[in-house]
Amino acid sequence: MKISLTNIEKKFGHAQVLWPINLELESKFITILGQSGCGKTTLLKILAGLEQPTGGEIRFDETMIYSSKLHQNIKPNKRNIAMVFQDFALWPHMTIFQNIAFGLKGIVPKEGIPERVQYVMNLVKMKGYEKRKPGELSGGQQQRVALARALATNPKLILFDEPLSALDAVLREQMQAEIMQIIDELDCQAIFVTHDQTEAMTMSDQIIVMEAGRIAQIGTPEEIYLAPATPYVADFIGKVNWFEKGSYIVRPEGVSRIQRPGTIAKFATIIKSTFVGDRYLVQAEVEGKQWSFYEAQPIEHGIKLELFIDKKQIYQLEGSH
Ligand SMILES: Nc1ncnc2c1ncn2[C@@H]1O[C@H](COP(=O)(O)OP(=O)(O)OP(=O)(O)O)[C@@H](O)[C@H]1O
Repeated sequence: MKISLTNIEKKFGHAQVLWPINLELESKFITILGQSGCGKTTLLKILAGLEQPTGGEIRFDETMIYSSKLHQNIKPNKRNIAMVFQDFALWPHMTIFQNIAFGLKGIVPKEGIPERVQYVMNLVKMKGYEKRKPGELSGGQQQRVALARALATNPKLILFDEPLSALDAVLREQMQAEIMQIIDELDCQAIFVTHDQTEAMTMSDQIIVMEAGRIAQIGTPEEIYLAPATPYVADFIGKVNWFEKGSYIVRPEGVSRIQRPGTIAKFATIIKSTFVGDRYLVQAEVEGKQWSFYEAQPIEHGIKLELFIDKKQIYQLEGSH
């Protein structure tokens, strides 16, 4: 789906929180990155219809979702969007099943609800917990249920507002990988707000960097990293926790995604990496099938990795130490 924003702006009283924003978004996994208070949440809420812009237009493909001129404003529940927040609230007195089923009334025929709940509980690896109450689950498990609940309505777009910031580092990485997998599997798009640069670099197809209510840059992680548009972006991205040995994930289009060692990536899992002479030799499993080798070469600003399978170069990426 193409999400188009034309001159979307927002004032709270006299405070201009978003300056006219123009964006066309088509990528599957988009992150919005920026310092606290730069307007990330406000932009998400505007997309979801929970906050009304002061002016501008929003279209999803050719459908006008919001237009200040035409007085068009499609209601949140008709936008086919779901939101996952950090401080999601599950109903404490309802079972997990009821928590998810609740939002499906009127969307899924009654007899189809158990099957849908099963499907999403499977996706988030929470099968078997349907009869429990939220209080019986850990924070991470509750977060999975919140994700399942969002997925259950079969949205075209899922908006994540710092959903992982309350989790500890290990759980956070695990959830990052799982969310990426789930979004890859489902026919939907995601916009993910974070102020964690590494998280944005790791997860996104496209990154929007915001600064004080404006778009500072939009691009792939590689573009933003290699060619920051402004000193602010350079400084902000410079804080990324770049790579540890064996921490590369490679995608066919050459976009680098970086994860910590041991993390399972969709495209390549680093099994072992050793430094031999001036090169890293990296053994990797690619797309669950083949044993392969990387050769990594130090270059001016970092490392260049090339992955060969049967002597044919299939993936390449560059990155910093
Ligand atoms: N309902 C509101 N009324 C008045 N001001 C608001 C309101 N909501 C947000 N703001 C202000 O708008 C600005 C942007 O807030 P927003 O929550 O969108 O930022 P953010 O980038 O998501 O920040 P954080 O990373 O801290 O969540 C802030 O200065 C905030 O104080």
